[in-house]
Formats: sequence, structure tokens, C-alpha cells
Amino acid sequence: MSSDYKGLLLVVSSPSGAGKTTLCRRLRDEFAQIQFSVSYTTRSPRPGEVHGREYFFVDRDAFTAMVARDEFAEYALVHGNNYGTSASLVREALASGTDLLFDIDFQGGRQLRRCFPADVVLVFILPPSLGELQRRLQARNTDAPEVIERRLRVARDELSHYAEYDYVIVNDDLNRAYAALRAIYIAESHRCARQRSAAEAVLSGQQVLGIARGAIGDDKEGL
Ligand SMILES: Nc1ncnc2c1ncn2[C@@H]1O[C@H](COP(=O)(O)OP(=O)(O)OP(=O)(O)O)[C@@H](O)[C@H]1O
Ligand SMILES: Nc1nc2c(ncn2[C@@H]2O[C@H](COP(=O)(O)O)[C@@H](O)[C@H]2O)c(=O)[nH]1
Repeated sequence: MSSDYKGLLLVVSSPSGAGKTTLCRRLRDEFAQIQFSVSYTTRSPRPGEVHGREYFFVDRDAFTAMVARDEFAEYALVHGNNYGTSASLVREALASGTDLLFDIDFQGGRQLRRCFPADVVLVFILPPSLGELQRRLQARNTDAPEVIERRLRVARDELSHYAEYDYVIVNDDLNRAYAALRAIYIAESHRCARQRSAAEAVLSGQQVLGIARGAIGDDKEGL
């Protein structure tokens, strides 16, 4: 990542099952410069989840000790489990001009916005309906019926926080929803405030590199 660029903190939230993990994965696959914020959680791993890739899976004592040491940029209790974002990861990303992507709930989004108002972009993913949310959670087949039940019970409350967000995307058609998320990322990363030092460098006679902000190789396609 170029030090001429001021990175952004892209937060994606939704009720469980609306599709944010799926959408975030696509964004990371397309844009190599985006770093995903791997959270700490006390939840048990789902089949296929790997420690350090989806989450850092820790027990409650370890999580509590991290809170006491002030090691989280934000943390929250979600669906009965603790989740938290590493403060050092956020600090280092901001210092190096790296774009960070967060799959976190509205409580976390709110805390990050409060701490980093100039850097945070909040995107809320809406399911097309509560019925479809239930269908997706059941079809995903990763959680016990009582866990799904619990997540659906709080979905309405989570949905009610959409107005705190900068953008809302209805995830009915996955390709269309992804196109919207992609467009938001590209536009936000080109904000004047994030490109200021690149512009100043050109003005002072230096040469700056345009970062490929589309798919890898996109910067050559227009030549
Ligand atoms: N537009 C869509 N149409 C149909 N199914 C979808 C769509 N988007 C995602 N899904 C499916 O819905 C399920 C839930 O998606 P996903 O796991 O991404 O949700 P999530 O919001 O990250 O949930 P959680 O908060 O529980 O992690 C997955 O099986 C995914 O493949
Ligand atoms: N406030 C935070 N919320 C987080 C974090 N990491 C994940 N989450 C949210 O928790 C729920 C449940 O996730 P799941 O993987 O158990 O299905 C979901 O809304 C996530 O976005 C975090 O670090 N902070």
C-alpha cells in the first residue's frame, strides 16, 4: 500500500444470515490491497473455520484479560458471545495507509465511528425479508436450531440500526449487492481526503503510483 494514500476502515454489518460474510469475501478476493480485520471471539469454531483466518478463537478469560489490557478498538456481546477488534491492527492499518474491512455488528460499527470518525465508512446489508433471512440461516446449516432461533429473535432490533449507517444495500440478488459494495469501496477510496498526500506529492514534483483499485490488472486495461 502506498504511503501517499490514507486508508479507510470499511465496516459491513447486518443481522446474522443477510450475507455480509459472503459479500466481504468477494471484496477481499477481488481487491488484494484490502486487509480483513480478523476478530477475536469466544464463540466456538464452525466446521471449516480456522483459528487466525475467520477468527481468533479464545476463551472468556483470555477475552476478559484483553479487555482489561485495553487491546480492543471495539468489543461487544453478540448473540451471547464476545467479539472484539484488535486495536493494534487498526492503529497499524491507519499508520500504513492500509484499507481494513470489518464484518462486525452495529455496536462495533458505532464504537469505531466514534473513535475514528474521519476514517470509518459504514455499510449495512439488508436481507430482502425476515422470512428469507430465516431460510438462509437454515440453508447455511452451520448453527444449531436454538442458535438460529436466537439470531432471528434479535434480527429486527439489529435491522432498526440501519439509519446509523452511511450506505444500505439490499442483498436480494448477490451479484447486484456485490456490485453496490464494490462501487462504494472504489468511490470511498478515491475521496479527496484520502488522496491528498498523493496530490501534494505530484505538486511538489514527485512521481506517485496510482494504486490498482479495481481487480488486479485493471489499471492496465484502460491504456
Ligand atoms: N443474495 C443471496 N441470495 C441467496 N443466498 C445468499 C445470498 N447472499 C448470501 N447468501 C447465503 O446466505 C447464507 C448466509 O450468508 P452469510 O454467511 O454471508 O451471512 P452473514 O450475514 O455473514 O451471517 P453471520 O452474521 O451469521 O456470519 C449463506 O449460506 C450464503 O451463501
Ligand atoms: N462488535 C463486533 N461484532 C463482531 C465482531 N466480529 C464479528 N462480529 C459480529 O458478530 C455477529 C455474529 O458473527 P458469527 O461469525 O458468529 O456469525 C455478526 O453480526 C458479526 O458481524 C467484532 O469483532 N466486533
